[in-house]
Amino acid sequence: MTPSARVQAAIELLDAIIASARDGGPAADTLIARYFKDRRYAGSRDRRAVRDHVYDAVRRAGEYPSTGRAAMVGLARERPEIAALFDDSAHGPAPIEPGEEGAIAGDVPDWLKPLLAAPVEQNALLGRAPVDLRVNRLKAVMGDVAPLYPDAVPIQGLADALRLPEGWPVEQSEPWKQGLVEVQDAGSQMISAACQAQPGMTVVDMCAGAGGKTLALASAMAGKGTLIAADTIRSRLARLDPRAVRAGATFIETLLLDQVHESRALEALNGRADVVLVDAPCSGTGTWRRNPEARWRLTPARLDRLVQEQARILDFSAPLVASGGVLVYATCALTDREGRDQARAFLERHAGWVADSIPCPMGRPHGDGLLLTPGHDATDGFYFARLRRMA
Ligand SMILES: C[S@@+](CC[C@H](N)C(=O)[O-])C[C@H]1O[C@@H](n2cnc3c(N)ncnc32)[C@H](O)[C@@H]1O
Repeated sequence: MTPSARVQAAIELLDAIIASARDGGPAADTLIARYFKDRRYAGSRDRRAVRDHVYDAVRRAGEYPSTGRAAMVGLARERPEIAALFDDSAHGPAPIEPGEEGAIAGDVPDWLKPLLAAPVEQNALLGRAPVDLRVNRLKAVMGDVAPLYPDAVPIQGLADALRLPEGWPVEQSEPWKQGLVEVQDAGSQMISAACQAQPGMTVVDMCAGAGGKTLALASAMAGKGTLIAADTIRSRLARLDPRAVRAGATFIETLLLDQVHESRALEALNGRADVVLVDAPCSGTGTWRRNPEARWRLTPARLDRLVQEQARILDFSAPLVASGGVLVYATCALTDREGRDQARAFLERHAGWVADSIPCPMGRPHGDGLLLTPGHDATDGFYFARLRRMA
């Protein structure tokens, strides 16, 4: 592909990403993978260049751009070498017209800025994320694994964590294939650690998805006890199965919940769980380093729906917690409505519950819990609180 054709390909992909953000379709990464599957003529350098153009344009555009071309024109206004490729050559884009619309630059959409927790460094939400590893204690210890990744550095405060540079291809490495390590952001690892799951406990991961945190809980439990991974989406839970096999965590039980009627399937667990983790569906404002187009997906109406759903999930999860047990509420969101205010509202709705202290070497106290941010902690952004049912 010529350099101009790569810019045109980026424009086409951006159009698809913009439409997908509007319609709730697949993520940018999936769309890029599909695009190149149908275009075998594109070599690895073409793919890398197109992908870089796409992500540079997405990262730059805080507000939802009108078209893929507007997103690229906005980028080209700051990058003369890209502007020069709008040259009308075969397969290249038409020249930029004087006064042509270019997407507005910014990190955070204007409507969302005042809703982010005050300590959040908004200019650090779109940085590049490193690759964090978690040693799977079911199969290895740090002393075995660290020498296998000489490029990795430890992460302070997390005994099982290692950090590799952005883009390091862990999934091609033997230790990953053998299940000795998992890829997991340090913030996620911190939340799993804050659950303080121990061997022999009964632990429910209520919004388990594909089981990122479930596997960390399994490692902390040394494979002993009861660990239930629940979710309402079958395909997400199905992705946990092969991961659990690779990690040697086959004691995990999965539980598919019926949305709206979740309590029916959970009745037998009432009052039995030492720990319930609610890693709730959220705006994902803490994960823009990985999914920068997620900020185009969020609307005020969607945020309202998420806040309501988080409260509902907390309310049907609370009865599962045994007397003296804890409910850990977590979101990878940085709005106060989803974090600080949600935890406070739970404590106000539920008599007999208190906020527990969180033994965490990272983050900053915020309301009844802790805030982790890319700018302060070099992790994805999270809010989490430990809520204890008094004995
Ligand atoms: C933030 S993701 C969880 C990520 C996962 N815990 C991890 O560490 O990889 C939120 C999950 O909540 C699930 N979910 C949404 N509504 C739910 C409900 N009512 N009950 C249980 N899970 C729900 C979603 O399907 C999604 O997988």
